[in-house]
Amino acid sequence: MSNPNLHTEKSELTPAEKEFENNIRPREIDDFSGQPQLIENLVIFIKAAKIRGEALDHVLFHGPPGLGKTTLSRIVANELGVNIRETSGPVIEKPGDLAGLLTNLQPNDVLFIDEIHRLSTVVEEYLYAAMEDFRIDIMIDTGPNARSIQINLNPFTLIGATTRSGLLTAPLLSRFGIKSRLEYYHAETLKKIIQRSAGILNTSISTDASFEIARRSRGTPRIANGLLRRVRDFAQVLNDGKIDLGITQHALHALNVDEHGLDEMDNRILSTIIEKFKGGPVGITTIATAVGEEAGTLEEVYEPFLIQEGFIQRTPRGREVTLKAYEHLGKKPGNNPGTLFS
Ligand SMILES: Nc1ncnc2c1ncn2[C@@H]1O[C@H](COP(=O)(O)OP(=O)(O)OP(=O)(O)O)[C@@H](O)[C@H]1O
Ligand SMILES: [Mg+2]
Repeated sequence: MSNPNLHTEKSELTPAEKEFENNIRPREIDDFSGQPQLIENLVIFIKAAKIRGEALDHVLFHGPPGLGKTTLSRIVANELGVNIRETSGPVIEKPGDLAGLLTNLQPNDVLFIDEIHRLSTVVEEYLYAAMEDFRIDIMIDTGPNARSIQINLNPFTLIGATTRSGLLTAPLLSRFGIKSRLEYYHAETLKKIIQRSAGILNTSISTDASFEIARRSRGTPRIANGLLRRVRDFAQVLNDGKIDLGITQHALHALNVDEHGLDEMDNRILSTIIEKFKGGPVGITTIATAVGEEAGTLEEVYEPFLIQEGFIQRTPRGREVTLKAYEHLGKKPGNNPGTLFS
């Protein structure tokens, strides 16, 4: 039903996939497709900061994996014309690690903290003063001579990225002047992204083929680019390198890519609600336990797409699958499990 080899999460990417991802990553704002509202606002904020010669306000990008948070963070630094230092929540173990990063920033530079929901509490609290007043306290010496001194930092922009904004504390959230949520992409936009990537890969792809990949990519550029790469392999071996609709359909079928672009977990969630809970309504924590995933991850990473595509609906008593979900899994609504088409 779904292809276990197609990775949604960046932590599961192979080194070759990471390199590919970096190669086709847009570096200029004009090459970044979609998210029009977000981009329109960002452009204004960036211009204003540049006119004033100040650091851009701290920015939080949140939303499901593979939608462009890291890409956008680099674009923002690029547009501001400043350096970007990249790190991630779990890597900053102690306040000292953070102090090292902060004291090395040039005026108005960007510090990018990926997976910012995974910062430890002490580091997070240490970050507050840095974000608010551009200063930090550093402990020097140990034992009886230990004392803390205050250091002024250059003004900087913190860009935080997270798939789990629900895990951020209120004090941290309140220190971001700009909070932007990335949304799933429309197939038309993904089509453009695929065509741009194909251009970089020097591969010819027909319009209908790029749309076919786009509509089966779970609204996610990372998945779209990953599928393009695999389809290109089929085209190379079986079709002189040309990606047309025929070879695309053949490849997507061979790769076991779901007709609606749902991944393995999406399908597990739907079949669990149908088979174990008679189609719902059932509470999110109950579903989470049944599929072996955290409730928060279901809510922030999986469910939004299933709701947007009309496979699940939220009711006051919990989540319910729709007729579309039954049809998708070839099952019949009602108490007796069976197939629709038998
Ligand atoms: N709007 C876009 N236009 C073109 N390509 C995009 C866009 N958004 C993302 N991509 C491509 O998708 C890939 C994944 O994007 P990115 O790494 O920025 O996602 P992310 O939101 O940071 O994911 P994660 O939550 O896993 O860190 C990149 O290789 C990038 O090229
Ligand atoms: Mg990222």
